[in-house]
Amino acid sequence: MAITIQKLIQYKQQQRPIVVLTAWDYLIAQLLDDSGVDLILVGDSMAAVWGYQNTLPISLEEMIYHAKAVRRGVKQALMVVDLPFMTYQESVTQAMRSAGKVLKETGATAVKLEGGYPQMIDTISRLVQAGIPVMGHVGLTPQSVNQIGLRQQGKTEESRDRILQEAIALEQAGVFSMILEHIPADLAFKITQKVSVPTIGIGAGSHCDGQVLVTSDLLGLSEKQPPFAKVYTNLRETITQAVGEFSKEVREGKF
Ligand SMILES: Nc1nc2c(c(=O)[nH]1)N[C@@H](CNc1ccc(C(=O)N[C@@H](CCC(=O)O)C(=O)O)cc1)CN2
Ligand SMILES: CC(C)(CO)C(=O)C(=O)O
Ligand SMILES: [Mg+2]
Repeated sequence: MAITIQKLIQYKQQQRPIVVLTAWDYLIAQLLDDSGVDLILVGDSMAAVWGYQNTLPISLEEMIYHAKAVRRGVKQALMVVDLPFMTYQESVTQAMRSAGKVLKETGATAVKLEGGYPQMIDTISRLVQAGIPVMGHVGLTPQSVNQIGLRQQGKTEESRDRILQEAIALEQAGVFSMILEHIPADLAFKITQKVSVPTIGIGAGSHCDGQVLVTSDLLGLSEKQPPFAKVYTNLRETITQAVGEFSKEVREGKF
């Protein structure tokens, strides 16, 4: 049975950890789905496969293009798509148009938006009222890289309190789940206890309701990855070796 938002919330109640990974194409999506991953995120971290240095340049059209390929590989998991930078921050109307376009054109179940400041809370609340499931994202929000860099957030008492309040506001706005990125483990734990919707951590300790990694990091395919990413295998090495062997055989006339 395919995973629903209701089921995901039940997982939190049952304290069953939620497995989340990113996918950017059909091949990976289908492998992740077959492996029983609960939620597949078409993240704007896909910027890396376009050779962009951060997530800011990715467009809504590029996200949709990849999300359509991912959709064909997803049969069981819940599929969520990141709204890219400047396709939802301007106004409720802009967010509504972008989210609507993503859901209509890709068949994804939900969208993810970064930020928990008052205007974003209002936007998310309006999307939810319109029937669009929203995943929140607080702590380190990579689309604000030019303002806050990529450092851990929630280091000062003031910042800790702000992130906690944002998480509570997100729950009240109606998100079905939220990402907690690059914050201290004890803060992530506090938020996880406080909100009734599942928290999915990345660089936020092991006490969240679920964990997410960028799949190319886990596979050792990324050019570079954040310090909190665990690399489970080294695909860069495997690929380089395989390509080297093929090249050698071709050049020696053995292939
Ligand atoms: N592939 C990959 N791309 C990503 C993410 C990921 O998960 N993996 N996640 C998002 C970016 N998040 C981060 C978070 C932290 C860092 C990082 O490297 N932080 C250093 C500081 C770096 C700095 O200050 O310049 C630290 O020590 O905290 C990089 C990307 C989007 N893109
Ligand atoms: C996985 C996560 C949360 C990392 O920022 C994400 O949003 C992405 O991959 O784009
Ligand atoms: Mg993202």
